[in-house]
Amino acid sequence: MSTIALQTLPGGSDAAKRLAVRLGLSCGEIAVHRFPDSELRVAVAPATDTTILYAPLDQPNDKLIALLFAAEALRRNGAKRLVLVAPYLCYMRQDAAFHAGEAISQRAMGALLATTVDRVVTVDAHLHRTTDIRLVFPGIEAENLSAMPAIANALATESIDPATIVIGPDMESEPWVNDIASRLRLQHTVARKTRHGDRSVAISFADPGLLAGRPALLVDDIVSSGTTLMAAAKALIAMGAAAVDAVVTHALFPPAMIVAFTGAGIRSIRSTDSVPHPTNAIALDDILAAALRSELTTTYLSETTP
Ligand SMILES: O=P(O)(O)OC[C@H]1O[C@@H](O)[C@H](O)[C@@H]1O
Repeated sequence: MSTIALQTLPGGSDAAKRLAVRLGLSCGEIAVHRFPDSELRVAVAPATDTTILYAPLDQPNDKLIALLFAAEALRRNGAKRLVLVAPYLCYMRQDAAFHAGEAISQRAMGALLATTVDRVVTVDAHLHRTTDIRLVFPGIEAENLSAMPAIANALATESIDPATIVIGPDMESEPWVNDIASRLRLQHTVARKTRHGDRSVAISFADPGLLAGRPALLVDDIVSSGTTLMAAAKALIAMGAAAVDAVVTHALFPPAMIVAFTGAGIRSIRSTDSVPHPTNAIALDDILAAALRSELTTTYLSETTP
C-alpha cells in the first residue's frame, strides 16, 4: 500500500496544516536544531512513499540547507517521491549575470533542487525573463501557480468602489493587474519603474490625470525592501489618488515597515500566506490543494495497480 503525507519546515506550520487538512493528509514537523557554530541538525517525521515537503523559502540560506538535509533523510528512510511546495520560491530574481562575474542564482538554485526533489509547486515565482518554470528545474516536474484568483476572490467579498484603479508598479506586473482587474471588472494601468539600486527606484505614470480623486489598488508579486511600493504610493498620492491600498503575494519585508508604508500614504496592505507575516489575509491552500490532488490520485492508482 502506498502512503502519502505532508511535512513542513519550521515556520510553515500554520499554512502547511491548513493545506494538509484540505488534502486529508497528516502534517509532520521537521525539527531543525542550530548548533552553537550555526550548523544545522535536521530530523524528519517518518517517511511516506510520497512526501510533500512544505517550505516557505523566505530568508532562504538556512532553509535551503535544512531542505537538502530533510530530503536526504526522507530518501534514506524510504520516500520514493518528494514534492516540494515552496509557496515563495527564493533566488528567482537573479536570472542573468547582470555584471561580469555574477552567479546566475536562479540557475544554480534550480539545478540543486532538481537533483533533490521530483516536483516543485510554487506561486507567483519571479520569472520575468524565464517564462517557463520547467527551464529552471531541468528534468523534473514544476508548476508556477498564480495567486491572483485567490486574491481576487478575497477582494470580491468586499464592497469595492467601482472607480478603483488596479495599479501595477512596473511593466512586469501587467499580467497580474490585468487578471485582478478583469476578475473584479475594474480599470487597470501599470507604471514605468527604473531601479537605481536596492533601495532606490523612480516611478512614473503615462497618464497622471487618470488617478485624480479615484481609489488605487496596488498589486505586486514581492515586497522586499518596500521601496517599489512606497515610491508607487507616493506617486499615486501626488497624482491625487483618493486612497491607496496594497495587496501582494509575497510579504518579505520586516513587519516594522508597516509604519513606513502608512507614512508613504498606504492605507492598508495585505498579503497571501506564502510567507508567515502579520499582513497575511489571503490563504493559498485552495490553489495549492488543487495542484496537489494529482498526488493523491497517483498514490491511489499505485495502490490498486497490480
Ligand atoms: O522594491 P522592493 O520591495 O525591494 O522589491 C520588490 C519589487 O522588485 C521587483 O523585483 C518585484 O517585482 C517588486 O516589484
